[in-house]
Amino acid sequence: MATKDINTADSASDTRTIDEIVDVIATTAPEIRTGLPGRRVASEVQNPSGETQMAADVFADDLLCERIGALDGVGEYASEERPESIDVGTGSLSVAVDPLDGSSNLKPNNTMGTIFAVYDAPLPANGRDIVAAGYVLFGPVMTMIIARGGTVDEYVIYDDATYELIREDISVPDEGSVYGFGGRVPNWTEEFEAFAREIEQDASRKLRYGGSMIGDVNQILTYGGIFSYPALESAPEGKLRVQFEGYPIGYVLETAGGASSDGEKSLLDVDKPDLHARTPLHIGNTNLIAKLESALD
Ligand SMILES: O=P(O)(O)OC[C@H]1O[C@](O)(COP(=O)(O)O)[C@@H](O)[C@@H]1O
Ligand SMILES: [Mg+2]
Ligand SMILES: [Mg+2]
Repeated sequence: MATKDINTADSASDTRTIDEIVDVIATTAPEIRTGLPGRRVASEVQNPSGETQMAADVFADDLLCERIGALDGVGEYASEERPESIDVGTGSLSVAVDPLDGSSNLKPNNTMGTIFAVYDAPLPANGRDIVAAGYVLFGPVMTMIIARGGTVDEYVIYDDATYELIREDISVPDEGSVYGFGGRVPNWTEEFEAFAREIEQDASRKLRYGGSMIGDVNQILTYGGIFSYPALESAPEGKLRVQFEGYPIGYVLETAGGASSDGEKSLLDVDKPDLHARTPLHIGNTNLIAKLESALD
């Protein structure tokens, strides 16, 4: 779990570019949301992870690629929906996006979101190269979480593409009260199942699981506790992707004073050279992640 200092932007021009990226993420969100009703259908195409893309995944990716790619300070753009990263200019920052996280929740009209990470290195980058990360949550209200400069803030995004800071310097509450674990239970490893059963026995916590990582993560940021998408017997690398999900969510949680892990170490220290590599993912209160790591040891 060993956490190190959180990396932050160190030049005025990078700071300005991060402002612009955040602005694109926020101002594009209402348009993505408005475009969803006609796009809750599967396309004919599989993404690089072998999952069938929804029309909405492609729509959101195209919008974000065009707008983030137009920023002077951005050099590379990559997303879960494209096989390779693309060169979009000469800027020094790279942006990796999960345009819609939890898009299988589109059909039943449940929570979903957009995740982004900004790296001051070429893609695929390392977790310690992140200089800002965050997400938009399409819930009953559109909210946006941004981790940068050592703090995590929350905004509300309005339909007219304006946004307002509502909570500053968020930290994961000490007394974690929720938990959620992904993957089919018969597919969990013996060690993870034993850990999950122990967590369930604690009367101070209740199950909250929505099937969209970003919604489940936001519950942890709000109430404290633990969320895992663990290694599975059939998928020892887990399901979630390092560059698009693991690093940004690890960065957000660690900036908020929580912890992240792949089962052994901080998500930010996962070292996998493939753009679409996967990782087991665990985030939450520091004491719970420490307990998890010793249970999986
Ligand atoms: O229903 P499953 O297969 O367990 O997967 C759920 C997980 O897969 C995801 O939907 C993967 O993300 P995408 O929707 O971006 O592919 C996570 O949000 C979620 O935690
Ligand atoms: Mg995702
Ligand atoms: Mg996605």
